[in-house]
Amino acid sequence: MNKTIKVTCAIILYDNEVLAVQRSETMKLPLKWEFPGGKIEEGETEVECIKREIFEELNIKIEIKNQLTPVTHEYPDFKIKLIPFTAEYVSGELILKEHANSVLVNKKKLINLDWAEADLPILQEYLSL
Ligand SMILES: Nc1nc2c([nH]c(=O)n2[C@@H]2O[C@H](COP(=O)(O)OP(=O)(O)OP(=O)(O)O)[C@@H](O)[C@H]2O)c(=O)[nH]1
Repeated sequence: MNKTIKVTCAIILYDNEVLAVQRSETMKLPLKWEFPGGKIEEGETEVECIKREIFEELNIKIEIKNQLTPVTHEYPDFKIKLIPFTAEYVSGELILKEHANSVLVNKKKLINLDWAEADLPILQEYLSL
């Protein structure tokens, strides 16, 4: 049984819209949409992790607002614990370093994207807030 990978992700609000990013063709879960984030490194807190990942992947700074409920999900070949945060854009020009695409979407339209499966419960919770 593989170890569970701990991953943080951020629901980033910018001008009342939410930032979603699309995984590239060469990543795991190719072309699926997700909330940006990544794996927790040793000795790092969850909040440190999400801020670092957002800066590394997108070149922007964010302010963390709240933590939502973590989701454990088993994909066919790996298992993750996805730890979501709500956040607001603070500064920086958005530059996609790893992803294929990004969109700013009205909250009500988020559900129309083809999401990574582990994100669906997070999306559901966020939409109910
Ligand atoms: N960042 C992020 N990763 C997610 C989300 N949902 C989800 O299932 N994942 C999975 O969590 C794993 C770890 O995220 P990561 O973004 O650091 O992974 P990575 O680039 O190192 O992926 P790789 O294994 O293709 O190199 C990925 O395999 C990704 O598929 C999400 O909303 N955000």
